[in-house]
Amino acid sequence: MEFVTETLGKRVHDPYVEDSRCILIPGPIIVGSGPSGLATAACLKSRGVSSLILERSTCVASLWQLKTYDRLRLHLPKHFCELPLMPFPSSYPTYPTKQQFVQYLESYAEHFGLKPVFNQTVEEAKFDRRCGLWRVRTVGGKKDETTEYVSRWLVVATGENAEEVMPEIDGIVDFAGPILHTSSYKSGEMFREKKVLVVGCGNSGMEVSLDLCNFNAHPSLVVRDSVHVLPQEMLGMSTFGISTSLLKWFPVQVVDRFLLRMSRLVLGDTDRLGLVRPKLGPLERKIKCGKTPVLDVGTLAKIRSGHIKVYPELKRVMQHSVEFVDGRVDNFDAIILATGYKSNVPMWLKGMNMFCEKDGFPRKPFPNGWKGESGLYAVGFTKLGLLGAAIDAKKIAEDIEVQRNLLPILAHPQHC
Ligand SMILES: Cc1cc2nc3c(=O)[nH]c(=O)nc-3n(C[C@H](O)[C@H](O)[C@H](O)COP(=O)(O)OP(=O)(O)OC[C@H]3O[C@@H](n4cnc5c(N)ncnc54)[C@H](O)[C@@H]3O)c2cc1C
Ligand SMILES: NC(=O)C1=CN([C@@H]2O[C@H](COP(=O)(O)OP(=O)(O)OC[C@H]3O[C@@H](n4cnc5c(N)ncnc54)[C@H](OP(=O)(O)O)[C@@H]3O)[C@@H](O)[C@H]2O)C=CC1
Ligand SMILES: O=C(O)C(=O)Cc1c[nH]c2ccccc12
Repeated sequence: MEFVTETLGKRVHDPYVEDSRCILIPGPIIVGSGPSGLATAACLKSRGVSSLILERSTCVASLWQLKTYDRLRLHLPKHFCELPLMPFPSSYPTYPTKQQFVQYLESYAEHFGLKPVFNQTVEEAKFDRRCGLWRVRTVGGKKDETTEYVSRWLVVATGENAEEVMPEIDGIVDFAGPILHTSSYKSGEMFREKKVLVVGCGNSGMEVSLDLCNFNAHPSLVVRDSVHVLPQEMLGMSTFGISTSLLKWFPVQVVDRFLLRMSRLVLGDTDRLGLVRPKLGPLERKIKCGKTPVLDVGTLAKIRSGHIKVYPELKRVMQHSVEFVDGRVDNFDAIILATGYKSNVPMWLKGMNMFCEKDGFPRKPFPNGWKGESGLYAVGFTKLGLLGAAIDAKKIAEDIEVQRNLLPILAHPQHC
C-alpha cells in the first residue's frame, strides 16, 4: 500500500512510475490486445487519454494470428468489421482474408501508436476499495516474474473466445489418432486421404469440414442438436447486411421468417441433410442464446454430394472408431473438436458482480454490458462480433474521458 501512496504523492507527473514491479498507470489498463482492446485504446488516444494494454501473447490479435485456419476470411462484409476511426483499405475485397485482416489490425496499432506489453498474462485483478484503484497482477516476461499494475480504470478486452471448449467424451483418452481443437487446425494438408471426425457444426466445424474435402480427406460432421445455416448472400447482397437493414423496420420474428424463406429458396431443405433447424429463428436465437447462425461458404454442397457425412451426437470413442447415439459405428483416423470457445474472465477478475461467474459474460446484455462499477468496463462481449466491439469501444472511451476530466485523481491523491 505504501507504494501507491508514495507514487501518487511524489511522482504525480511521471507517465509510468516503476517501483519493485509495482507500476502505477495514470490512464486505463486494458486487458487483451485483440480488436476490442486495440479499438478501445485508439478511441481513448483520439480523446487524449493514454492507456496500457496487457497481452498474454506475443502479438496483437493473437486469436487471428495464432489460432485460426489458413482459409479463413471475414464472413461479414468488411464495413461491418471495421474498427473505429480507421476504415479498411479500399483495395480490400468485400470479405478480407485472414492475412488482410491481421495486416489491417497491425497498421491500426501502428497508426495510433499502440504498444501493448506482451507476455503479460493477467492472473488476478481486483478493486482496492481503500484507495479506489484497480490492482492487476500479471505473470510473464523474461523471467516469468510477477508484476502489479495499478490504475483507476480497468477495461476487460479478453474476448468471447479466450479459451477452447474441450468436451468430456466417453473413451476419448483411448483414441489412437490425433485429437485437436479447431484453434490448432491450419489446413487439411496433414489429413489427405484420412477419415476425420469433426465434432461441432458452428461456423468453424462447417468450414473445417469443407477445407478437409478440398485436401481430399474424408470428413464426417457431428451435429448433436440443431443448427441454422443461411446463405452468405441473397439477392446479390450479404445476408447480414439485409438482416441489419430489415431489423430497423421490422420485428426480429418477421425478419427471421424472411431469412428462412430465402434460405429455403437458395439452399433447399437443410433438415433433410441432417441439419435440423432450431425452433427459434436465426436472429432471435443469436440475440437470446448467443448462437451464431452458420453462413454457408460451400459446405452444404459437399454434404449434399456425400463428400461430408453427417452424424448425430457421439456416444463413445474407442481406439480407432466412434459409436454414435443412433447406434452406428465408424472408423476414424483423427478427431477435430470444433466445439467453440469460452470467456476466461471468472478465472482472473475477482470480487465484481458485473460478470456472470458461469459464462464469463457481463450480466447485462448488449447494449448495456459495457460499463460496470468502480471504473470497470467490458468491450467485445456483445455476441455481435467486431461490430459490437466497435460500438463498446467508442462508449467506453467517451465515458473515461468524461470521468478523467471530472475527477483528476492525480491532483487529489487518496490515502490507502
Ligand atoms: C475463427 C473465428 C472467426 C471469426 N470471424 C469473425 C468475423 O468474420 N466477423 C466478426 O465480427 N467476428 C468474427 N469472429 C469473432 C471474434 O470474436 C472477433 O473477430 C474478434 O477477434 C473479437 O475480438 P476481441 O478483441 O474481443 O477478442 P480476441 O480477438 O479473442 O482478443 C482477446 C485478447 O486477449 C488476450 N487475453 C485473453 N486472456 C488474457 C489474460 N488473462 N491476460 C492477458 N491477455 C489475455 C488474448 O490473448 C487475445 O489476444 C471470429 C472468431 C473466430 C474464432
Ligand atoms: N469466417 C468467420 O466469420 C468465422 C466465424 N467464426 C465465429 O467464431 C465463433 C466460434 O465459432 P465456433 O468455433 O464454430 O464455435 P461455436 O460455439 O459457434 O460452435 C460450437 C459447436 O460445437 C458444438 N458442440 C459443443 N460441444 C459439443 C459436444 N460435446 N458434442 C458435439 N457438439 C458439440 C455446439 O453445439 P450446440 O450448438 O448444440 O451447443 C456447436 O455446434 C463464432 O462466433 C463464429 O461465428 C468461426 C469460424 C469462421
Ligand atoms: O462471427 C461472429 O461470431 C459474429 O458474431 C458475427 C456474426 C456472424 N454471423 C452473424 C449473424 C448474426 C449476428 C452476428 C453474426
